[in-house]
Amino acid sequence: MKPFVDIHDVTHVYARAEDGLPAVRNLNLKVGEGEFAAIVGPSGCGKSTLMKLATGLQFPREGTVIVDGKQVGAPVKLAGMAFQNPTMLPWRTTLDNILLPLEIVEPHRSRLRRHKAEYVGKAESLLAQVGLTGQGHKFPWQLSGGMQQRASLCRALIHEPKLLMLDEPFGALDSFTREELWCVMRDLHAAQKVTIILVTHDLREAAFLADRIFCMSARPGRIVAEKEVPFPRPRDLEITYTPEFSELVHELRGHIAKARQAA
Ligand SMILES: Nc1ncnc2c1ncn2[C@@H]1O[C@H](COP(=O)(O)OP(=O)(O)OP(=O)(O)O)[C@@H](O)[C@H]1O
Repeated sequence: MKPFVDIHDVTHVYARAEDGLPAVRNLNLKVGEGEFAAIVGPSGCGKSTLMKLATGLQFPREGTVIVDGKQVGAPVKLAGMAFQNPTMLPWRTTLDNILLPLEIVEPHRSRLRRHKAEYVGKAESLLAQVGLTGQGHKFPWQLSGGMQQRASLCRALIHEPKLLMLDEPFGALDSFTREELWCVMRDLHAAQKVTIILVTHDLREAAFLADRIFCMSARPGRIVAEKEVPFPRPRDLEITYTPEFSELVHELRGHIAKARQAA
């Protein structure tokens, strides 16, 4: 497998860490091109730090971070991101929020004005893929939390990123909406062939969505277990009720419990 994201022996200490303790230490992880990876671990273990390192928002004190064959030395332009809080700008329509990254990321920035119709078409096609056909003219505050999160996935994908980083994107949603969004995410991954790294506290979410799951230790975070998910795709929510699925979730839970005890 050719790694698309290769985090090699990384130790990172925040400049402002009061105790001087690293957030992550000897962190090693490889995610293949087009793979869907999930990162799970106890609270504060460095999952968000890992995301920041992979996207060039932080640089490691030791070790290397390679994305798409290049060492990360600046914010990674080929990445899209979505977080727990969709943070849409309330004065822009949903469609204009989705188009926002194009005003920043080249080559789209220079093309946007002349090719606006093409980009609007793309945004509308993404809205359709996440079940929001015809909702683009609404303001974010006219949408439910689940709809806003769907729109934020469109915004993360509008510039056709090769890497999509998802930090607890479904954490604030009720369990039915969350499961609906899992299916949206599953279908987007299948359609866009993008490499995805999902940080989550939800072990069922990781087991349903990912090809590969990494369990992190308590701070300073490192990978204590790596699990390939054996379920064939396309996956249906029904698999989450099978004994094999429960067994996998139980095994992951064991790794996290051990990591918490070690803290
Ligand atoms: N900017 C910062 N300056 C100093 N310390 C930080 C900074 N950001 C994070 N930390 C510390 O680094 C450690 C790892 O934080 P991080 O946010 O990566 O963990 P996490 O696993 O994402 O947490 P959670 O599961 O609670 O969201 C924590 O102890 C945190 O307090």
